[in-house]
Amino acid sequence: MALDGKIAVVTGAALGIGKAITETLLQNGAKVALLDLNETAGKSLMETINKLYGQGRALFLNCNVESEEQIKAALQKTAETFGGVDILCNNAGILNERTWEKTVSINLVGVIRVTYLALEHMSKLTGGRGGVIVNTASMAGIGPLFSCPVYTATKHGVVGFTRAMAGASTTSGYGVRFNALCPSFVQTNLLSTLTSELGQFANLAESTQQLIDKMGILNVSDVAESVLELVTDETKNGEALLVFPKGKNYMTFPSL
Ligand SMILES: NC(=O)C1=CN([C@@H]2O[C@H](COP(=O)(O)OP(=O)(O)OC[C@H]3O[C@@H](n4cnc5c(N)ncnc54)[C@H](O)[C@@H]3O)[C@@H](O)[C@H]2O)C=CC1
Ligand SMILES: CCCCCC(=O)/C=C/C=C\C=C\C=C\[C@@H](O)[C@@H](O)CCCC(=O)O
Repeated sequence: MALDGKIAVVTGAALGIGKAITETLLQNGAKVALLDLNETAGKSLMETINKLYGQGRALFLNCNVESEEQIKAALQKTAETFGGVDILCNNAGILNERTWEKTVSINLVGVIRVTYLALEHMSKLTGGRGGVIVNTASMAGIGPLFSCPVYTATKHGVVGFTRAMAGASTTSGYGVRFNALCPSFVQTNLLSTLTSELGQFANLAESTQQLIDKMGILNVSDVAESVLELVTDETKNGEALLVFPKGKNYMTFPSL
C-alpha cells in the first residue's frame, strides 16, 4: 500500500511513539489527523509539521479516546477535511496500576471504541474504501510484566481484539487489515514515569528495571518504522509484530 495521498488518523499523536508514527506517515506521503488530549503539545506539533511538510498535511484534533462523542467528531472532521480515512493507528495508552479502571478504559476500551467508529468511515460495507488499522499493543501483550498486571491484561486484550477483527474483516469483507505492534521498552514519558505508577506493585520496580537493563531500550523511530511495515505490506493481516532493540519478528501463535 503506497501512502501518497492516503489519510491517516493517529491517536496519542502528540508525544512519544504516536508522534514518531505521525512523522513517519507524513514522510511517506500521507496526510495525518493527530488526535490527542494534550492540546498544547498537539497544536505545537501540527504547526511544526505544516511548516515542514506544507500547509494542510496535518490536522490536530483535541480528542480523548474515552469519549465516544469526541471520537465521532474527530473522525467526521478528518473525513470532511481530507476526504475519508484509510489508515488508523490506535496508539493512545497509559500505564497506571493505581487508577487501573482508567488504564482499561484507555488502553483496551479506547482501542475498541475508536475502531468501531472508524470502521463506519473505512469499511467497504458502509461505503468506505477499506484500509488498515494498526493497534499499538506491547510485548506485554504476549508475555506478562509482573509489575503491571492490568496494563498486561489490556495489551493481551488488544492483541486478541486485533486478531479477531482481522478474521471478522476477511470473512465479512470490510476490506480493512488489522495488525498489532508489540514493542519492548521504548524511550518515552510512559517509561520514565513508570516507578510512580505501579501502585500496589511498586515493590517490583527493581526487578522490572533489571528486565529493562537486560532487554535494552528502543527509540521511537525504530518503532515507527515497524508501523510503516504493517501499514504498507498488504500481505500482513492479523499479525503481531514484536520489536526489540536487536530486531523484529512476527509472533507465531498455535493453531487451535
Ligand atoms: N514506552 C514504552 O516502553 C512502550 C509503550 N507502548 C505503548 O505505546 C503507546 C504510546 O505510548 P508512549 O508513546 O510510550 O507514551 P507517552 O506517554 O509518551 O505518549 C502517550 C500519548 O498518548 C496521549 N494520551 C494518553 N491518554 C489519552 C487519551 N485518553 N486520549 C487521547 N490521547 C491520550 C498522551 O497525551 C500522549 O501524547 C501506548 O499504547 C503504550 O502502552 C508499548 C510498548 C512499550
Ligand atoms: C513496566 C513498563 C512497561 C512499559 C511499556 C511496555 O509495554 C513495555 C513492554 C516491554 C517488554 C515486555 C516484556 C515481557 C516479558 C515477560 O513476558 C517475561 O519474559 C518477563 C517477566 C518478568 C518480569 O516482569 O519481571
